[in-house]
Amino acid sequence: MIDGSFPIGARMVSRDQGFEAHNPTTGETIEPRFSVSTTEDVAEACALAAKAFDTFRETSPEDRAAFLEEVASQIEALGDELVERAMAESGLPQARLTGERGRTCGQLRMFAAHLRRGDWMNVTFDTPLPDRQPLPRPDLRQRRIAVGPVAVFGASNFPLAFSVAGGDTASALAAGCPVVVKGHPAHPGTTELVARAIQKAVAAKGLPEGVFSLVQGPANELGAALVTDPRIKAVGFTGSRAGGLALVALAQARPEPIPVYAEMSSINPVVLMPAALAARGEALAKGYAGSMTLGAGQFCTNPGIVIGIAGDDLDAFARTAAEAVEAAQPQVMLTAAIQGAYDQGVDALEGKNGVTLLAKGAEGTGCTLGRAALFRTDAQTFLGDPEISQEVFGAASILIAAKDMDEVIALLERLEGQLTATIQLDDADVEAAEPLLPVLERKAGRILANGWPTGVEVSTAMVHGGPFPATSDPRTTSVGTAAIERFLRPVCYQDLPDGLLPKAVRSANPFDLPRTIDGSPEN
Ligand SMILES: NC(=O)C1=CN([C@@H]2O[C@H](COP(=O)(O)OP(=O)(O)OC[C@H]3O[C@@H](n4cnc5c(N)ncnc54)[C@H](OP(=O)(O)O)[C@@H]3O)[C@@H](O)[C@H]2O)C=CC1
Ligand SMILES: O=C(O)CCC(=O)C(=O)O
Repeated sequence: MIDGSFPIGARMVSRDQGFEAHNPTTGETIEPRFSVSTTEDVAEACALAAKAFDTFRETSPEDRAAFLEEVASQIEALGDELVERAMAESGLPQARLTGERGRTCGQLRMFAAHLRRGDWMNVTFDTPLPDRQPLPRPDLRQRRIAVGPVAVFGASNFPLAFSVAGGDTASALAAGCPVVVKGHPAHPGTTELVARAIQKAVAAKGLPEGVFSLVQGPANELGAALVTDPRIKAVGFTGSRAGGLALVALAQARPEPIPVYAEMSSINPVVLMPAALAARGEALAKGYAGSMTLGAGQFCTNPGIVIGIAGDDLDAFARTAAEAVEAAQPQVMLTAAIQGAYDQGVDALEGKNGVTLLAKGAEGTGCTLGRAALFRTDAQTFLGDPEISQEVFGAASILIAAKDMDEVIALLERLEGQLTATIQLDDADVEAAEPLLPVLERKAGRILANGWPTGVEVSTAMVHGGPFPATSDPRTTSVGTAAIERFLRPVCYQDLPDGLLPKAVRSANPFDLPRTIDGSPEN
């Protein structure tokens, strides 16, 4: 049941001031009105999180794994109501949201399995050498502990997998960090349902109430209060470049600066190598149109630019892609503001000298509809106008004609940091593609061959990150098991008596963790 309240620890809190959810498909408001959390609510959530921290971080890996599994089960127990509410609030279709729920629960269970494996704790012993000359070596034991309470900002474009119980929350809880979520105001009912599920899981597992709280509201002050609360020690965010940078600035200006892991902006270049373009240009063009229009283009992995060598093959590719884009039906976008920003971005590209509109998707008569748009330009125009390379969030993309591979490399060199970079190539292209690799490695977190960047695998080897502005910290990922590392820090224990040591680094190894002893794996 959704009643517009929000959980602060074990309580559901209601406030007089309210805001509404809107159905982007119909433009109507959706019941009920939602309470706007106050800055006092933020402070209480953070105080409870700080109080819970020492107990929660010292739970065994097994207990935290069971808790994450309980969260997944509680989300599944919400049944159809969750998917129906998310559809109404986001305009995303049922199949997408059912899949996203599966991805969310699968992600929680993946972290449970990761916790049980134990290597994430990096337990490392340097055994004492009392007789070493000229100085003895002490007994040194390292493990990684949780950094502290974490603030998570739900994303508009993934109401489940990058929101209340998404990757940031799952990885922070796995690390042993209590979490305070700021829900995205575009889907407050979905947010409340998932928050209630986590609150239930906390109670079912007998954990301290401050392990999870949620604040809701449409105003920047709430997020600012959360990021600047001294009890918060790290931040996870997916959203706009302006929003992410605002949070980074707030976090850096604190008396105690903290890390912000913001995933922000990416145009995901795709390079069409000559042999692949000649051999299968039509299939590539159709794949490209499918990837750029998927989910109204509302993916940070959306292919925003495609680069090929000018000539007949690229012209044929452009014609097929344009036909596919023209046939694309308009799709409901997440919010009127996001659609407005998209239309503005498309208008700006249409007004650029040297940029040609190749195709627009079909027109529609509904609310909040986004029409796909495909543009073409040449390398010199692109290189001369940095504005053309700004992300237009939605189903817009630019085909760039380069005169040769040197110009392709010049284009790639000019790009900002990216989440992904893709090469479409056949065997005959491998040698010519070799010089691209070092450039792409410097630019992107994930390099793909013969695929499309939308749709991120949630796994151990995944990197969903990259140099600025793709993220605010290129050293890590927000998807996959490595995401836990954002919320851990190493501690070394020197000569502590066994009885005083935390269980994880006691000699008897009560959690049965994998350990490195004097530089070698124990078993
Ligand atoms: N690259 C990507 O992955 C994505 C990019 N976008 C881009 O972002 C645009 C807006 O979409 P949206 O998803 O709402 O992203 P925003 O970055 O605007 O908002 C995301 C969250 O951050 C909060 N926030 C934003 N700015 C601040 C601030 N200065 N201080 C404190 N909190 C802040 C918002 O709170 P509140 O709204 O309550 O103020 C919201 O909860 C889109 O049009 C698109 O261009 C969106 C989604 C994903
Ligand atoms: O493509 C995906 O699966 C993830 C995309 C993403 O992280 C985003 O759009 O914010």
